[in-house]
Amino acid sequence: MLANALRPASIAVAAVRRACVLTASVFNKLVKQETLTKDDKSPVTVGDYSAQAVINTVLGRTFPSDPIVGEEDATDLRTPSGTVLRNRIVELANETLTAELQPGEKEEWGLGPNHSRTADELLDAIDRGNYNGGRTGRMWTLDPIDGTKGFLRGEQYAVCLALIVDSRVELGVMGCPNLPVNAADPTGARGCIFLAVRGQGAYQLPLSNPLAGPAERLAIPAFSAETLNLLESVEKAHAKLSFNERVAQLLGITRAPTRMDSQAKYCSLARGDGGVYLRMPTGVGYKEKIWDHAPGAILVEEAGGVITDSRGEPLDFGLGRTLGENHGVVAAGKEVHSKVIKAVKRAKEEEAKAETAEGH
Ligand SMILES: Nc1ncnc2c1ncn2[C@@H]1O[C@H](COP(=O)(O)O)[C@@H](OP(=O)(O)O)[C@H]1O
Ligand SMILES: [Mg+2]
Ligand SMILES: [Mg+2]
Ligand SMILES: [Mg+2]
Repeated sequence: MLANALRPASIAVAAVRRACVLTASVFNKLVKQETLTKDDKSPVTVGDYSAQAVINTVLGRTFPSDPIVGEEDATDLRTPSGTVLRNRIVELANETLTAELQPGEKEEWGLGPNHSRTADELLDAIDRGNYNGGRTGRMWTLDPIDGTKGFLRGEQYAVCLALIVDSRVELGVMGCPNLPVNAADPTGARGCIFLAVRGQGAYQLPLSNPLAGPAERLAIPAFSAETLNLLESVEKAHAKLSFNERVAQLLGITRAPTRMDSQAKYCSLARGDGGVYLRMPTGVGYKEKIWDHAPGAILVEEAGGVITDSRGEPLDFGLGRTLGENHGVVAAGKEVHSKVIKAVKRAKEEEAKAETAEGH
């Protein structure tokens, strides 16, 4: 199996799998005091913090000189009011790190019954994610729970990790505990890991046993106007869904969009559950974060697709923690992608015309 052959891939898959076990178990026990509201008003839970602690601990052990651009930081956990949350995170992270080794995992990765950490070590691990990113060098980017709102609703979320070298994503791993293994059987088994390695393909692995189980290679299938549909955010504040509706009309799409939280949308695109990922800025000045797109971007590319901003320009992962000025994101199979870019251009022109007519 590919993940086994490549050390960074196998370590990333193992770390993401453990974090998925943690978040899935937290969901069932989550109480109200275990969620904080960040300065930007978005939620963060014990799940987000402990998943970041687990993955950064593994990366710190296996790649000690690699910096990490992680979504969360431990500032709030170091204050007296953070004590209850902190203790819970330490307990959860240690439970996860010290669980028995699975086939393919190695003790030298800092996993297994002998590898309990102190509270300080775990808070420091969370803060290893404070790197600012940039144009050159090797770095990881981590979103310990992408789609925290979906996670809190019991819907889709993803544990997302990518390795970036000189601004290019080289490896992406996404764990989706609530995603059906087969979209055609939505009430069937759930839980998948997606892996993409630059030049080596995109794969779906079983969440229960990703390093030793079967790997299914993914390729975006061809779509017609009748079979095409959009994959879009659930949260209206994250993307301009009215714009999507017009683009769908221009493309002659008749199927309803699939709304789903998190980068599970990129996973769904890579295996052909939906044909277009479309995310347009809402106009509030929000900048997209690299951890929200890096793993998804390489998965789409390795499944044969194209990902750009809404003008058709490549996404730039070398600007720091964000993708810079927000021109949205468009991802799809090659042929569909160029059609979507044209439709987006036309919808933008219509919008500009309507605004001029309104005297804006
Ligand atoms: N105004 C905004 N525009 C675009 N994305 C936003 C946003 N506010 C928050 N987000 C991001 O949207 C992500 C979820 O994506 P989606 O809408 O595809 O489910 C969030 O990830 P987290 O849940 O990790 O914070 C958050 O980073
Ligand atoms: Mg968040
Ligand atoms: Mg996110
Ligand atoms: Mg997140």
